[in-house]
Amino acid sequence: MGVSGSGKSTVAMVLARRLGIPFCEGDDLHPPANVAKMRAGQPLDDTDRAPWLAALNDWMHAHRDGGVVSCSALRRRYRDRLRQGLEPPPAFVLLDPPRAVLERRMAARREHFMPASLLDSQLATLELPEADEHALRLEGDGPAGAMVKTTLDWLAIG
Ligand SMILES: Nc1ncnc2c1ncn2[C@@H]1O[C@H](COP(=O)(O)OP(=O)(O)OP(=O)(O)O)[C@@H](O)[C@H]1O
Ligand SMILES: O=C(O)[C@H](O)[C@@H](O)[C@H](O)[C@H](O)CO
Repeated sequence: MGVSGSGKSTVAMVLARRLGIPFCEGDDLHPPANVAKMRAGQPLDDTDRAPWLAALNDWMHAHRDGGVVSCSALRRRYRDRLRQGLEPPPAFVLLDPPRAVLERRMAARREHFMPASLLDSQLATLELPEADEHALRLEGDGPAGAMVKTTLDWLAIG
């Protein structure tokens, strides 16, 4: 989890490969209208995100044996939706690089639908995981491999 440009896809993909389990790129499950809205520079709202979170929760139910999902999961209520019906609940890893790093990464991307102008709303929407959530917060600006190692150690399955 994390705002746009935080490195979710990069880290999640490496983590899934290391664990030999399926990876779901959360962005691929957005309804086309959501992608169009972001491309037009408009932030998504709770209503826009509802069908997307439902689809991700479906994927997680279908991969109860193990899977890794990249999803912004910015608000507590979104994470509650993602956890719905899953026991044990999924672990979350927040990638939280400094703003300057996010800006640099977003500015460097050419082919991506997400404009850098949406970074403010992404950061304003982010609610940090609370104590009762099974969540790890990483600075998010080191090498992806090191973050995967820290995650595996935290999960105690490395
Ligand atoms: N640890 C890292 N160190 C340096 N660059 C990184 C790192 N992680 C990701 N990047 C680069 O930053 C950009 C954003 O990464 P990535 O697509 O993984 O983020 P994301 O959170 O999935 O973003 P979005 O949700 O907007 O697609 C990419 O160009 C990627 O190559
Ligand atoms: O909840 C959201 O606003 C969205 O998921 C965004 O975070 C983007 O999909 C993603 O980060 C791609 O840039």
